[in-house]
Amino acid sequence: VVGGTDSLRGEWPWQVTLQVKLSTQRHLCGGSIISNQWILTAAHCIDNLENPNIWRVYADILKLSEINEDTPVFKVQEIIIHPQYVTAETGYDIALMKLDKPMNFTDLQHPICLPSKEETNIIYTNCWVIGWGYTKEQDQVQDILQKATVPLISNEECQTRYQQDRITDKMICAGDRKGGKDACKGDSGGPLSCKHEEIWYVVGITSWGEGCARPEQPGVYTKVAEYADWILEKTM
Ligand SMILES: COC(=O)c1cc(NC(=O)c2cccc(O)c2C)c2cc(C(=N)N)ccc2c1
Repeated sequence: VVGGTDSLRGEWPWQVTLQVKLSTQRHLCGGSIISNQWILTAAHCIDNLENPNIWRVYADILKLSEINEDTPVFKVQEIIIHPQYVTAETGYDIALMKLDKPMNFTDLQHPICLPSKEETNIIYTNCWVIGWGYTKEQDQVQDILQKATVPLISNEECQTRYQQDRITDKMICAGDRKGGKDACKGDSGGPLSCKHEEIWYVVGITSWGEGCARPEQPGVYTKVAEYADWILEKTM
């Protein structure tokens, strides 16, 4: 996250770190707890890493450095990538990970609500991008979970900022015109979390953007409400 600040422990109890264990283990992407056995993330996080056995999921983490061999970890039983996904920029950048065992919910690890597709006309005015990703374009994964508020912008305005790409109705954009606050590499798959009438919703999934936090180059997110049916079909 560019232009963010340190999160507090327990502030984002639905946020997970998705890590890959090959010769070493490292954070690759964020994700959101949406039920006791399912994590929502971005399909581009899984590019060339489709084997569920290499993935490790950690919840209730504030600092990545707190993870060690004794930290409770979930393995992944199944990965479902949207069948129409090709690249982040062309959309359908959404995937589901089924945990090997159901998670016990606590104050520090529990799900975020899915927006319903009927609610695509809600105006969200309190949205946050969260993650351990880069804080500038040439950077590295951060230790402490970062947070930043970002304003949602219209798809019409977003399309004017991205002449080379098609901003579809299944995408949602966020960022200040002057730049400065945005998601970045390593935040991918994490939630664009919006609080509406005292309830938090995963309105977007961090997907792509030209660089990070550049003026007039907003962040582009998968619009979760447009996939409510698909998510329910795959997870129920
Ligand atoms: C795997 O995820 C990404 O590659 C990747 C690359 C990006 N954009 C880049 O152009 C970029 C950023 C940092 C380093 C870098 O090499 C690039 C190409 C991303 C930009 C945003 C955003 N601005 N909301 C969010 C996620 C990104 C994930």
